[in-house]
Parts: sequence; C-alpha cells; structure tokens
Amino acid sequence: MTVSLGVTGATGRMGGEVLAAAADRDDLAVAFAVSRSPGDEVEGVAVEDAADFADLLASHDPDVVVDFTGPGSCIEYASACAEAGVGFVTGTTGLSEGGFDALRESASEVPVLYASNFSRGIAALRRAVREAVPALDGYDIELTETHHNAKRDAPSGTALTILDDIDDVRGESERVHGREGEAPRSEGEVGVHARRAGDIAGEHEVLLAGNHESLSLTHRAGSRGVFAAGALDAATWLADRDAGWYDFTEVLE
Ligand SMILES: NC(=O)C1=CN([C@@H]2O[C@H](COP(=O)(O)OP(=O)(O)OC[C@H]3O[C@@H](n4cnc5c(N)ncnc54)[C@H](OP(=O)(O)O)[C@@H]3O)[C@@H](O)[C@H]2O)C=CC1
Ligand SMILES: O=C(O)C1=N[C@H](C(=O)O)C[C@H](O)C1
Repeated sequence: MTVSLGVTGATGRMGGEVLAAAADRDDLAVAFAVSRSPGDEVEGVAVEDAADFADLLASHDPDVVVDFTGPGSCIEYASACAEAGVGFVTGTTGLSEGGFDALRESASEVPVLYASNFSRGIAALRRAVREAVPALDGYDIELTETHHNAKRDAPSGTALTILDDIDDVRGESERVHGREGEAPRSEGEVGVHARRAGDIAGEHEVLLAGNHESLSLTHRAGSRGVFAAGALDAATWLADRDAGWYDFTEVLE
C-alpha cells in the first residue's frame, strides 16, 4: 500500500525535510503540500495555499497529514483533518495545555500521533533516563537543551517530555529555569537550561550527579533528516489505525 500524504508548513525547515525524505521513499507519496506563502516548488512539489487546506483535503483525500508548523496552526490543521476523516501526525512543539486538549479532541474523530521528537535516539535516551533516575536516588538532575538560533519555543518540546518522564519516575519536582544571583540549589529541584546558537539541529543532555560521581546522557541530532524520517515512519504506521491518540514509542515497538 502506498500511503498518501498532505504536508503543512512546506516552506519551513522541517516541511522541506519531510518533502525531501518523502521523495526518497516508495511506500508513500505526497498528494499535496501547503504554505501560507504558496507559489514556489519545494523538493519538486508544488506548494499550494494553506487557506485552501480544507478543499485540498476534500479533493486529494490523503491518508495522513504531516505537520511541523506552529502551535496555533497545528490545532487548526488537526481540526480540519478531524472534519475530513484524515489522520494527523504532528511534531509541532510549544503547544499550551489548551492546545493539547484541542488536539486530543481531534483524536476522538481520527488517528492523531504527537511526538515532541521523532528520533530513535531520543526514544532510547528517554528509556535510559527512566531507568537511571530511580537507580541514582537523590542525585541532582540538570537538563540542558541546545538548538539553532531561530527556534521559537523554550524549553524545547523534547526537554518538557523528558521532564515529565523524570516526574513520572520520582514524583513531581520543582523546575528551575537558569540561575542568577543568590540562587543555591535546593534538594530535588531539576535545573533546566536552554541554549540557542547557529544551526544546531537539536541536542539534549541529562546530567545526574551525586555520591562523588556523575552520569551524563546526551543525544545529538546530526541533521533534521532524522526527525523527518521518524515522522514518515509514524505516518505510514498511522495510516490504517482507528481514531485515537498515539505515541511515537508505539511506532517503534
Ligand atoms: N518533533 C520533532 O521531531 C521536531 C519538531 N520540530 C518542531 O516543528 C515546528 C516547526 O519547526 P521548523 O520547521 O524549524 O520551523 P520553521 O519556522 O522553519 O517552519 C514552520 C513553518 O510552519 C508554518 N507556520 C508557522 N506558523 C504558522 C501559522 N500561524 N499558520 C500557518 N502556518 C504556520 C510556516 O510555513 P508556511 O509559511 O509555509 O505555511 C513556517 O515556515 C516547531 O514547533 C519545532 O519545534 C522541529 C524539528 C523536529
Ligand atoms: O525546533 C527544533 O528544531 C526542534 N524541536 C523539537 C523540540 O522542541 O524538542 C525537536 C528537536 O529537538 C528539534
């Protein structure tokens, strides 16, 4: 079966990566791509007007839409997919709690898969963190993420997911975002640090320190292609699922 895709944010960094990765695969085909600034071709695909998204869904009837855009547009695209009966894969980060609620509403109509990070390395890092934190009870934890200088949200969606993993395995902790002035560390807090520089695709480090030792778990994405490949794997996996809320870890099982 060839999975038919709609792609949003076609002129964005990730939109372009998704179109490039899709061109190299024979298990899926791009039915259409949209942008708020249509007209140009990206990776040989004509970019259509995002204002026509609902009409494009109706005329092309894709299996899945892949979305890497912004929090507001992600919700709007998901809701249009829910109306049209089209599955939705999104890696858009920076969603508010209300945004996630809205996305989950769409999941009552169609299959929706959200992942703050589509790399296999981050999936493995998350498993390692969930094992290391209880094994190193009482150790201080500091999380540092580094991204390119055009990233809008901080901390990254991946950092927030890892923080939730830490809370899951050892209970809710205070999150201290950077430190300045008189700012001694309190027991149990998790320090969170966001760096923005150059064109770094994405790095996450979880540092655990105590008992005269430290453990550092670090993931570095070498390029955005790794995220695009994971999102396309998720799209082919999601194509024949029932309505519901799905996670990237299920794709990797
Ligand atoms: N989960 C993961 O693995 C990854 C997630 N991301 C996330 O993906 C998202 C996009 O990242 P990136 O590609 O670097 O960002 P870019 O800014 O390069 O691209 C985002 C594109 O989304 C579209 N867009 C943005 N805001 C709106 C809006 N309000 N309405 C409609 N379209 C909008 C624009 O495309 P156009 O004008 O063409 O419509 C824009 O070019 C971010 O949230 C980022 O954190 C990034 C990498 C990996
Ligand atoms: O904006 C990015 O670039 C990335 N965003 C995601 C995030 O917020 O975690 C994933 C990846 O690290 C790249």
